[in-house]
Amino acid sequence: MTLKLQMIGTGGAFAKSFFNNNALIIDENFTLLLDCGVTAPMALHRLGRSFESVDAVLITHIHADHVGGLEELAFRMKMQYNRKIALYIAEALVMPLWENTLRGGLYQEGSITSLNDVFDVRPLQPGTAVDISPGIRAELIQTRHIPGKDSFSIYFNDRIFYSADMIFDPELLNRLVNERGCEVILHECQLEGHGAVHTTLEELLSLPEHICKQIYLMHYGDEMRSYEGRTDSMQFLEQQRIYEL
Ligand SMILES: O=c1ccn([C@@H]2O[C@@H]3COP(=O)(O)O[C@H]3[C@H]2O)c(=O)[nH]1
Ligand SMILES: [Zn+2]
Ligand SMILES: [Zn+2]
Repeated sequence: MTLKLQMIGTGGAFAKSFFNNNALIIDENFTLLLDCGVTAPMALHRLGRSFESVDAVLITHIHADHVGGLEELAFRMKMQYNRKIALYIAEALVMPLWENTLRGGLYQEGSITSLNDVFDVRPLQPGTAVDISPGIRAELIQTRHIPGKDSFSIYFNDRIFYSADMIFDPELLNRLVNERGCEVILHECQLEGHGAVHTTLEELLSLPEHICKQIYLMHYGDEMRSYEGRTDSMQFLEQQRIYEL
């Protein structure tokens, strides 16, 4: 099954030339929003879209560039569009997302007292794939990002790996490609500095050539243009462009 992907943004958390690294996965009659950061409402607007065209949202982890737009999404769905869309999220993140991120803004006595009042919450277990739509199947893979903060990458349709923010994990990438038939890797990438909580370009360049060929780079900083031509066979994902993967 091919996957139609449109990044609404490809920037790292503090990038100013690119929107937050959030994506649309577009099936025939279904649109999945993959992460919903602070810039997601504006990024969708730039595409001539709004949250009204979104049918479900999937969250990788709780950082503002991945969840900061959820309050607007929730309010618009409840107050403006009268819809409750599916929220796919690791079971371990359901409680923290409500208690630590959304409750402060969304809580309304009698009407919004839990995540279930604004979303159709679908808790996911890592390692168990679910069908989100006829053409979108997703399996969470827990990956390391920041100590004590759970974070989940996604394996789509048993062939496409979409990294959450993560530190370099060459064993996982080798295993996915060599044992699970992974054909495409969409990977976050820190171009400059040490990769304390992210994966550096240098680390990705150390992978075997047959794996590098599968990699598209995303979640990069404003310095991206000066790195064009310096990524060997890896390509930068471009925000707003539609990819058939
Ligand atoms: O130990 C830490 C924790 C955080 N940070 C920064 O905060 C950002 C949060 O969003 P992000 O995960 O996309 O990127 C992170 C980094 O830019 C960091 O550099 N070191
Ligand atoms: Zn991020
Ligand atoms: Zn993060």
